[in-house]
Amino acid sequence: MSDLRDPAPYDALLLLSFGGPEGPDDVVPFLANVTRGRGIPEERLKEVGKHYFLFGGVSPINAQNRALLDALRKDFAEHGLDLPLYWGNRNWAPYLTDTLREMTVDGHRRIAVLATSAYASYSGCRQYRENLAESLAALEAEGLPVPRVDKLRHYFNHPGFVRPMVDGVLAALADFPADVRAGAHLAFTTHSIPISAADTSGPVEEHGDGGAYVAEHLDVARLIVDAVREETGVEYPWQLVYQSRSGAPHIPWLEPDICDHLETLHGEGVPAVVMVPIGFVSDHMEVLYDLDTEANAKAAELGLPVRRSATVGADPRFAAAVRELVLERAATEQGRVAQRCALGALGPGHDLCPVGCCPARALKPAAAGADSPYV
Ligand SMILES: CC1=C(CCC(=O)O)c2cc3nc(cc4[nH]c(cc5[nH]c(cc1n2)c(C)c5CCC(=O)O)c(CCC(=O)O)c4C)C(CCC(=O)O)=C3C
Ligand SMILES: [Fe+2]
Repeated sequence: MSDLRDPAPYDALLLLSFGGPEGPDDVVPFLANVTRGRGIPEERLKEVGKHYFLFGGVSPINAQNRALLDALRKDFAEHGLDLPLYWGNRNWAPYLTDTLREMTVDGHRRIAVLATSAYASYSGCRQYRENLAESLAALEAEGLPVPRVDKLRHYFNHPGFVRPMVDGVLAALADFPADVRAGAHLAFTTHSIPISAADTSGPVEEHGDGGAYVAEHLDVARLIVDAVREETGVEYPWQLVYQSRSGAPHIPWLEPDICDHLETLHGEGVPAVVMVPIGFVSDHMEVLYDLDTEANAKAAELGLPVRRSATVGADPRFAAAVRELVLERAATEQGRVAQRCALGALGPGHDLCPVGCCPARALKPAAAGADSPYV
């Protein structure tokens, strides 16, 4: 009988993130890495570069990941979970391939992977799996042993992800004067993606228009609205809206945009809005620029009071959720029945992405799924 804190078969945990620039000289090479072969218009890149330069060329994402690593180390130590932690990024140093090489050289062969993306979709899931496969292929080409990597399931509906956001919304609401607060709306925001990518982000028969991507965000929004009602006795009106659109204008992406939504609400006489960035695990540049800078300026122009609620970041409840996800998956791999914690209507998601899940335009090998070339 194995210990409930036994992470076997896993011998390490990899925090896999997007990566971001750490200074002005990093910005253009970072954007070149992100957009390699992705057909993002030149004007959009110049525009996005400006967002980074406004903050000294520093993305907030790396500091957020360092803080999360600290929170994870603390939580694991407190709970007697002995599992080495590593960090690698898809688009900036520390690069995923370098980290996986280091892990392999350190003797790790069975690696659990936590991606800093909570929802389904090509951009939020398969693209991470493709990058894992690319890095494993690089190790193989170097003659190194190829470790097995298992991506932990999506955690958008895990209480350790949802509850910190509920507290954030309560704090943002409390920041309005009572008379203004009474009529406030909640605007849940996430990254816009092409509608075609949303529709194929999970089995369409299961989720309808917008696919798993939209269904999962709606589930989280409802959970937060319900929890806020339980706490305050008020059911605040709400809507799921989008931000950070890129790509060619003739290709349809998910709408409405947060700024257009603020204008609509203002036109309807809504006195205040809390922007709730449920699509982002921590304070990414999309949160600092697209919400705190751009949407705030829009609201100021309209004379509409707005607040932005906190992202989950390094909240200790999220760190605990990560521990639970590792131990849950370890138990499953050990052949035991695992408790798979999830709130809302959708329930816990799959451990292994099914064949053809959240497809890319061009077929590339992707690790950690039923169609992985590496087992
Ligand atoms: C769903 C989603 C997430 C959430 C899930 C997750 O977190 O993974 C996310 C996260 C992020 N996206 C980020 C940055 C960028 N994303 C871009 C482009 C794109 N993102 C897309 C989607 C997503 N993106 C899509 C459909 C595109 C267009 C084409 C493509 O490439 O598929 C571009 C190119 C320029 C532009 O178009 O804006 C940049 C610079 C950063 C780092 C921010 C920082 O520095 O803090 C983070 C965390
Ligand atoms: Fe993105």
